[in-house]
Amino acid sequence: MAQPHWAAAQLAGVEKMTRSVAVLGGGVGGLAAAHYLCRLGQPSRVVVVEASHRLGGWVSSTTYPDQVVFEHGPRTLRVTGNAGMNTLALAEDLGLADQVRGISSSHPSARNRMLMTLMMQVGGKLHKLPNSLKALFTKKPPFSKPLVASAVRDLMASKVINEDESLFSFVNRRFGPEVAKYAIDAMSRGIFAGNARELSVKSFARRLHDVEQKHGSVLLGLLKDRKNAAKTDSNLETRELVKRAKREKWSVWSVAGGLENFVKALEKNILENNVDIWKNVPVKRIVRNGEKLVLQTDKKDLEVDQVISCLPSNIMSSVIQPLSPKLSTLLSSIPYVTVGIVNLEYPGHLIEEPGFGYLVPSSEPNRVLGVIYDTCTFPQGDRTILTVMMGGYWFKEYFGNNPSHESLLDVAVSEVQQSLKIKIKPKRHHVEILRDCISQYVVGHSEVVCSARKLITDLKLPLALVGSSYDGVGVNDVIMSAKNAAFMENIFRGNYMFICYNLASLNPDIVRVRGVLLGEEFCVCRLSFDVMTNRRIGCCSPAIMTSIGGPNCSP
Ligand SMILES: Cc1cc2nc3c(=O)[nH]c(=O)nc-3n(C[C@H](O)[C@H](O)[C@H](O)COP(=O)(O)OP(=O)(O)OC[C@H]3O[C@@H](n4cnc5c(N)ncnc54)[C@H](O)[C@@H]3O)c2cc1C
Ligand SMILES: C=CC1=C(C)c2cc3[nH]c(cc4nc(cc5[nH]c(cc1n2)c(C)c5CCC(=O)O)C(CCC(=O)O)=C4C)c(C)c3C=C
Repeated sequence: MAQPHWAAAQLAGVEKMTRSVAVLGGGVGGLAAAHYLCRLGQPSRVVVVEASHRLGGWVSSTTYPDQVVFEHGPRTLRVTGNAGMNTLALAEDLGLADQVRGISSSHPSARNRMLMTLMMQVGGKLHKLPNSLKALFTKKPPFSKPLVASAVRDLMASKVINEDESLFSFVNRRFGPEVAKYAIDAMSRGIFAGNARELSVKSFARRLHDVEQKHGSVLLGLLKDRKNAAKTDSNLETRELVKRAKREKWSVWSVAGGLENFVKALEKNILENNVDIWKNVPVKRIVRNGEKLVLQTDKKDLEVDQVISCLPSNIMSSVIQPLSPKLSTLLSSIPYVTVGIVNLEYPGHLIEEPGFGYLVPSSEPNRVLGVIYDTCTFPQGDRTILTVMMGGYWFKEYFGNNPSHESLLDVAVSEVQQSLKIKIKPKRHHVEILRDCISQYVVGHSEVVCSARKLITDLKLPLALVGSSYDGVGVNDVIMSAKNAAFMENIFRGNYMFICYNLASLNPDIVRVRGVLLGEEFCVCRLSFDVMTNRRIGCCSPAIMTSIGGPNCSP
């Protein structure tokens, strides 16, 4: 094997003593971190500390006595990519294979992701996003030209060298104003509930940014750079549920009875592995005691060797303040937005044009971000269930600080009256204001995250930052970041000598050999045996090191 260009070797003595790890936050990130800590090695003492009376964080479903389910947070998980396959493998490990419900790419929910535009010149009605090759060559409102014209524009547009820019400005430059105004603007609302003019292209679509910087054109760059696209992990591809998802061409999936059942299965699993779960215990502060960290709560203190924080960055910012005001300031710079959600139930099947739902571009005079047609994707008998989502980046501007639930319900009901012509009253509803529920990866986000992790390394804090504030807002990304942090904890436990290679100096094929760590798989990582030191050697790419806060932190 080629020599490492630089090496961060951590050769701790093989420690037999029980290490203690505190996982802060019992959202899906915290529960996944606890699961992988148990799964990837000899379990340390693991304590999950959760502020509220329940686990799951934003993953939250209500099941009524008649078995009707309302989802209040995430409802579907992506299948694609290593992170997507990893969550499917996790569901299988949790014994959920029979309860997983996949939606094939030919299902109307996967094909029809509509854009809502109320502009009179385009008819004030719902428009389907192009979902076939033919549609790309056809002029369809709200676009004034066939979308293929935007592809041609990308091939012609000159490259602009920059570190980062907004999603809107990137797409406007490369694909034209209509793709930015309708498609990208709406998509940003359907993932971040955010403003495409402020979100970072580098954090959201890093590969698109990178191929432009390298090749000048995005589409040409993607074509030329195919071999550098993230390789799928062949270990994950052999998992039964992943194979089923591929065979049946799933695009998204959920769990019977609601996504909260995924969280319940995780909770059961970690309890079986003797993880302590403290509920109703908000962590107030973290202080240092020698090499250890002490969590201070109103009830009791907890001294541990390692902390994996799965708290939202704005909360972690105040928890870490006494230990590092600088880290606290960095974390406080990541903004959050609030979303109002209203679940509505109607008798009968009322959706004329089935689909996943629709998104409203910010150029429309509408306080609603979009509407999800829940029962088109997962039917629940003879009823229609819709979720209307509103506010987000614009919450305060549209609703003030503290709108009443009745006012949000009124907005939701009149929205579906107008857009879907549903004139009857809902039979049942649920209104919630999800305060600061989604972090905004604004321009410069990756630098902030990198600086925060570099500071942790410089201060030699036994602390990892995990969760939706840092490396991706989707559930899959959160689970992957939890897995990476658990992997690192295993390394710190002294089981491995760890070497991080500079990708540039190695044949990528060597680096991309998948590794096996105690039967677990990591895509850009390998393990081998060092005969000199009689130890297993783990190595991984700087990308993994960056995502888990290693020393070679280059965004
Ligand atoms: C409306 C909405 C729709 C979404 N839709 C999708 C979707 O369709 N697909 C998808 O993949 N993702 C979706 N997401 C994103 C997904 O829900 C999140 O990425 C994920 O749930 C975040 O998990 P987490 O564990 O990082 O954070 P959280 O869920 O925020 O968990 C953090 C936990 O920390 C606890 N906590 C807070 N303060 C303290 C403290 N001081 N001490 C101890 N504990 C504390 C909280 O109570 C919480 O349980 C959606 C999000 C929202 C809001
Ligand atoms: C079509 C209507 C949609 C509305 C309204 C909507 C609201 C909404 N979504 C989030 C956060 C996320 N959504 C995610 C995935 C996702 N959302 C929609 C549609 C709507 N979302 C679709 C079709 C999908 C699946 C996309 C796919 O990959 O196939 C995700 C996960 C993204 C990921 O990386 O996997 C998040 C996060 C919020 C906060 C929100 C509120 C307005």
